Amino acid sequence: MHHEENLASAVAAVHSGFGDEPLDLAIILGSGLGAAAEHVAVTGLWDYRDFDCFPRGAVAGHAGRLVAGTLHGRRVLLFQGRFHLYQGFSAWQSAMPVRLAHALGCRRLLLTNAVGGIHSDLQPGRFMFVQDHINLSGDNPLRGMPGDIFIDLCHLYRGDLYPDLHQQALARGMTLYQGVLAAVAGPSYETPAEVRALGRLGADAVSMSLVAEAIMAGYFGMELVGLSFVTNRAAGLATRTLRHDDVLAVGQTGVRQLAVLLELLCRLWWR
Ligand SMILES: O=P(O)(O)O[C@H]1O[C@H](CO)[C@@H](O)[C@H]1O
Ligand SMILES: Nc1nc2[nH]cnc2c(=O)[nH]1
Repeated sequence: MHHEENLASAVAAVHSGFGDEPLDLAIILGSGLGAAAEHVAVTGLWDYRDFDCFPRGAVAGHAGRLVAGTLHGRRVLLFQGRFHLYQGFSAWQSAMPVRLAHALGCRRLLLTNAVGGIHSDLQPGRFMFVQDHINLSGDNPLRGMPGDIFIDLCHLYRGDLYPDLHQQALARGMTLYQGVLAAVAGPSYETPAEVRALGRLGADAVSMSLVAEAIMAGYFGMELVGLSFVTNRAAGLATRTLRHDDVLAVGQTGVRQLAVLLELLCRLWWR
């Protein structure tokens, strides 16, 4: 059904602005984290509306732009903004940026997002390296895809990069936690009872994104790292009312740490 999309014109647009040598890394930037693109020596810039194959619609805090350039010697694509199920999109639609990155020959993907912390170590302002996920979104991006869709997800994330990344981040004054990310469809935040239940299921943090893109990356055999930035304690764990504006404001405070993690990751991944 929906696999008849036309990626060709988006691929041609990126090739004409950025050249057609293979890409090293694609990065999807979560809520409030878009400014991490400022660390890139920019060669090309496109509005998502320039790509016919992209879903239409934006969320506050997501610029809806694709930035191409070099970062620590690597050819990178940065997606400033993603597509969420709560915007009315399917998981397959929300994984569009991953299909474009793959069509451009990119073999490595870094996914970032804003999350609510459930584990007591995951206080606002901290990053979690995604070890594994629990997909409670009710959808899977491979529904209706061609080819081998019965993929094994046991080694979806490059967990082997964690020990060194953690050590090197510590040396730069940053503690990087490792944990399990749960994803729900949203857009309402959780109830306190849901957060208690998620904690018992083994979730350390909760989000409304990332897992569809991760599964699509697994389908293509791409190497994947997930970094979740804790913008708030999950519902019922703090007295503050949850607001997207606060998620964005706290998210922006993660940009500096993300820039450090990006630098370390670029070195570790290609050593
Ligand atoms: O996943 P990102 O886009 O980083 O943002 C997270 O923050 C928003 C809720 O405030 C939701 O979109 C949730 O998924
Ligand atoms: N589901 C969910 N997503 C978030 N994104 C940022 N904070 C949260 C949260 O508390 N819950």
